[in-house]
Amino acid sequence: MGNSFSFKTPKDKTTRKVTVVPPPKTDRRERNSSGNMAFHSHPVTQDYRISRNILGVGINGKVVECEHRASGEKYALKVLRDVPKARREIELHVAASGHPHIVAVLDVYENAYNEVQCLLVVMEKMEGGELFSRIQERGGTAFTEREAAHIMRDICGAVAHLHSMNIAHRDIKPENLLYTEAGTRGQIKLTDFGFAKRTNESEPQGLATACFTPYYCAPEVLGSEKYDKSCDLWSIGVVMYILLCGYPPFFSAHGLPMSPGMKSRIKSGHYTFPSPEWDCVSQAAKDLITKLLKTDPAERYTIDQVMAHKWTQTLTRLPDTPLCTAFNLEKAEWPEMQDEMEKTLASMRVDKEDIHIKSLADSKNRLLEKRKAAGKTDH
Ligand SMILES: Nc1ncnc2c1ncn2[C@@H]1O[C@H](COP(=O)(O)OP(=O)(O)OP(=O)(O)O)[C@@H](O)[C@H]1O
Repeated sequence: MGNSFSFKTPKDKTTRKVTVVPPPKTDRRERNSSGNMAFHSHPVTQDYRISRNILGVGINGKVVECEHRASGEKYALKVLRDVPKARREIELHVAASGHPHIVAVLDVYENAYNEVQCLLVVMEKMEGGELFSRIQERGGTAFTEREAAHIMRDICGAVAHLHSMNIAHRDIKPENLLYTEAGTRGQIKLTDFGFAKRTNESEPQGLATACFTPYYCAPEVLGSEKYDKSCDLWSIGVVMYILLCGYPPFFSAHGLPMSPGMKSRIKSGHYTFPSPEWDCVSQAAKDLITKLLKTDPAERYTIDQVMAHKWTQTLTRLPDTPLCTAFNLEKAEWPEMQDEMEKTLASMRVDKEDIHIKSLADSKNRLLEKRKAAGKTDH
């Protein structure tokens, strides 16, 4: 069973036909009888030489370079504390791994360091950096709408794969879109399943999980209403918007991320296609963005509708007139914005396991205080 598609191994440029389940050929892990991942319990250092080269640092830990002892090939190693959230991240990343536009997981180890139980995830090493840094680094070479459409088709391909497996990523943002190779070659791939969630698992009734990154979150999340896959479609709309002009749709005029005004603009879905940067962009692109940035998730396009949309379908016929993206990205204070976004993210993130229901005795709610004082309790 499972979908068949072509993929390239990180180092091997030959395209092979593989099946999602059982796992792709890049995957060195063994599977147990039920097809689930089997983690190695022997030390990771037995198979990999760990380098001091830090590839990136995220809120959940660092990602370092490592070298496979047997083949000499370089990989990325993500170290996570062994907690249920990390297990969920790895389980969903492994399930999605094998798609050509999702960073491949090759091995998972459960090792203890200084008596702290850790999970170590060996992934293909993405050498080409983040999506927008790459566009920024192009120098004088023009970035065109046709190129933007190719990038979006790849990102949407990854999301279509996830959604077909009933997995919502919930953290699609430029920092999680990495290129395999530096320079102009290489493939874009989606990574970081830290907030991914199975959409077909039931949650306690009425519990909306607020878990998002500002700028890329759906308005209903800000209103802490329930959300699912449509959250990823909203993110896709924002990434597409930035790709075509070089700044986010709900841009704070003062460069301050998540100002109160911006929050309300996100909630009300208020954005425009300002002149001059949008003048040369096709009507089809604007139409698709409009369908993706709908405030009501019920009205928002699904990933299948995106794949069938005229803009996604007519890649080669789209205008190759230069866009203002690279120029505007140059001006944007990305590191500062990302930094601010991370802080906001940490303060706003609420997940199922973070919600603790207080007992009446511990409650500081004024209405309940009054009831307690009056000696009233509900039984
Ligand atoms: N496979 C990889 N190859 C190269 N670099 C990587 C790879 N995976 C992650 N990185 C780098 O490490 C950084 C952190 O990784 P990741 O986003 O997975 O961690 P996180 O703790 O979940 O982060 P976040 O704070 O974005 O939620 C990334 O932004 C990227 O720069």
